[in-house]
Amino acid sequence: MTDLLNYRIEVSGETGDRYDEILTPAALRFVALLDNAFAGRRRELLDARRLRREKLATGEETLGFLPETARIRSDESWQVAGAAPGLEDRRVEITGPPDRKMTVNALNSGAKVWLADFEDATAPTWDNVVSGQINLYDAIRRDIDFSTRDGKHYRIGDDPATIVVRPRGWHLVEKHIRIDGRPVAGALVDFGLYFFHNARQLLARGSGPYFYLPKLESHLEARLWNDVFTLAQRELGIPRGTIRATVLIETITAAFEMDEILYELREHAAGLNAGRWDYIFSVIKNFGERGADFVLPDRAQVTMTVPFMRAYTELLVRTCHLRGAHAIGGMAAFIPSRDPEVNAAAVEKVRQDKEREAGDGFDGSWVAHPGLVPVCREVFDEVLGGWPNQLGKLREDVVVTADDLLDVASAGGEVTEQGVRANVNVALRYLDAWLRGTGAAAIFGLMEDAATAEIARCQVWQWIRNGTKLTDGTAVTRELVTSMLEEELDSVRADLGAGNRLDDAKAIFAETALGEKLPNFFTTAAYARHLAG
Ligand SMILES: CC(=O)SCCNC(=O)CCNC(=O)[C@H](O)C(C)(C)COP(=O)(O)OP(=O)(O)OC[C@H]1O[C@@H](n2cnc3c(N)ncnc32)[C@H](O)[C@@H]1OP(=O)(O)O
Ligand SMILES: O=CC(=O)O
Ligand SMILES: [Mg+2]
Repeated sequence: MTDLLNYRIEVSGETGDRYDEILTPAALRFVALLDNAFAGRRRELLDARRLRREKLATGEETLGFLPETARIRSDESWQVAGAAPGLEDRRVEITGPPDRKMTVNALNSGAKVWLADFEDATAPTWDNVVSGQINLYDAIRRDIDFSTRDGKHYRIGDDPATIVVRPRGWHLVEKHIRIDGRPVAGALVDFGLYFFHNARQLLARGSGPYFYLPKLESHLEARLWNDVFTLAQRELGIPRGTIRATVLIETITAAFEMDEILYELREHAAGLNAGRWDYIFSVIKNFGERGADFVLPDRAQVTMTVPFMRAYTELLVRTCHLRGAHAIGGMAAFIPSRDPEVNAAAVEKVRQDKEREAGDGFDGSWVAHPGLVPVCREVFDEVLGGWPNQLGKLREDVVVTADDLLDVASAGGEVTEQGVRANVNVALRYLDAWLRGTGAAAIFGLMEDAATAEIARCQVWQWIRNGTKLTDGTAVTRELVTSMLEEELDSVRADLGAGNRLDDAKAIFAETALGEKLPNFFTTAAYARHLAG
């Protein structure tokens, strides 16, 4: 236990090689300072989330553009800080956890930006959290060369991607660091340690401290981040306005506050990203109890071209470009395969997704795998010509109403037995991987991560809740899904063999998909029980 100035800081996780280089007394004190300043507001905002969700669930409230911020939306004079060095051209961004090998591979992938992910793609084990920081520290200093046992050498090349770190969302805590007895916000651990150790080094190298902000639900949460940035910069003597943030618009509530989110962060904002998977999850979570009009079909049918998803992405481009912010596209989940035919189909699906985004005016987009960098780059090269972005494409033709954003029924489609089983099966496989410390996994040719797993379990819950009819007329009931769960478990168990965590995965699934109430996130309770025990 370290008693630093006024804070009682306890680090309880197991220690590992070089942890002491990251968890230095000064770095921990910096995290404590942030936590001390913002823990209360974080808790209030999480309470506000809960309250709003309850009101939306019962229909007591619905969503609309906020009357109290109308002036911010109609005032066309303000702009955000915009791109900083290394962020002018974001045509291809690769995402992935800051695992040591993937760090090097992502930086060398040819993508312009690497989103180093402590959120959807990382199971927040203590080791993943601290090792991720070590890997980033080394990568920034170009001190990360290593060889594997099979003789493969890893070394960062001459033109690495710009690093943009995605800290955990506000809902997660880090139980291995307690300040005055309280666990610290995971977001402040990931942000604070990275900023403390690397901000100056990044600036000296012509880059900067850049962040993706996940799972925001309102502009007040953006204000909180802005205040975190201001304090962090002041504390380390780094000029105000140095940080750049790209905010994920990945909740239905944030879609109604895009202008306001950019406004709150305008000194630090670089752009918005269309986080489609969490967005779908958020729609189900907030409107899952509101009857048939809000029931989504099989996950594979909720594509980006269904009207309510298209409305959200078009509004995002329009909002960004009016304010001088980059609009970054989302993740097509298809990943490369060793089977040439399957691979060609996957690449073609990704190409179509990126063509739609580029045509809509996005400035760049995400890929999940180095093998997909070329297709994304090709599509954006074609549209961008000699320009680094499409900020000049204002999309004034886009008119999106609240009804358009809420027209969930516009997805159409159907729910099939195969769709229910796929959700159960994929959720079990993903949860097993997550419990074993892997936050993103290739499952049946798709990238699965915390956001897609949330969709899988929430859809099942929503179909049970609504007694949704399958195509053969059978209603989805708890009993039906319980028997499917046993069958899918047997088949997954046969595939995974020994050492799996399927019993725990099954328990998490039952708790988060089959209960009366829909828990906000599977990650919160599962983290406390299994990763932080
Ligand atoms: C909803 C959202 O938030 S999307 C963003 C969050 N999700 C993600 O970031 C997912 C990122 N992608 C991944 O984690 C991985 O691509 C997976 C898990 C989907 C597939 O990984 P694998 O099964 O290892 O793929 P595969 O075997 O084809 O990998 C081939 C090589 O590419 C590397 N690679 C694969 N994906 C990535 C990546 N995203 N970043 C860096 N390197 C990668 C592998 O490390 C491997 O390297 P090697 O040849 O040196 O051994
Ligand atoms: O973070 C991205 C998403 O789609 O969720
Ligand atoms: Mg997400």
